[in-house]
Amino acid sequence: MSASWSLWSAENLDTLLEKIKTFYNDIPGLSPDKIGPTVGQNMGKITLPSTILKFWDLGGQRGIRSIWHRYYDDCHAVVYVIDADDRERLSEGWEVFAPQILGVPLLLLANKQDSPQSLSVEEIRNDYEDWYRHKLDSARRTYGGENETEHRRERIASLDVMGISALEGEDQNVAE
Ligand SMILES: Nc1nc2c(ncn2[C@@H]2O[C@H](COP(=O)(O)OP(=O)(O)OP(=O)(O)O)[C@@H](O)[C@H]2O)c(=O)[nH]1
Ligand SMILES: [Mg+2]
Repeated sequence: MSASWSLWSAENLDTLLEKIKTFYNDIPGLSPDKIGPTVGQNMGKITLPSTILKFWDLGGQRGIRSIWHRYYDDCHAVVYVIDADDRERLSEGWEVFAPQILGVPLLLLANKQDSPQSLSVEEIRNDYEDWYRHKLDSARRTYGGENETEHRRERIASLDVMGISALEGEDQNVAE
């Protein structure tokens, strides 16, 4: 079986993907000092005993977000890497969660937990949930009546938030 995971990121994605390759593949991934900005997409393949995982790393810059929708239909899960050290850009990222991906599991990774001022798992979870509640409320006000259900699609798959450091490679602050 082969599962395709979309990895989307505003920041820090390649550092994480190369670290994952180092953990799981015979050939180690690139070290952080060899990683430059991604232009377009990057694919990482991890072979496990029972499955092959394909991670599609999609560039997070605004100008290239328009290609993301092409990946929605084929992905089995979304891992969204957040630069938890960048408070101002946090809610900018939530807009990417289009209705098409509400049916697949979502893992939010709060990266840069090695930095003392980084946002915690709780702060990130609350920000996402507040944003989502607000989005549902405003859809109810705008559409109401017959179209309401169409515009108020709720997440039906799991959501997890986890604190990590792609640089240091340790899992921290795992939350429900
Ligand atoms: N302190 C800290 N810095 C990190 C961590 N992960 C990534 N960085 C730094 O963040 C910067 C961006 O990391 P990348 O992995 O290239 O980010 P990206 O999402 O691939 O960026 P683009 O390819 O431009 O979209 C680099 O300078 C990394 O060293 C982390 O866990 N902690
Ligand atoms: Mg990159």
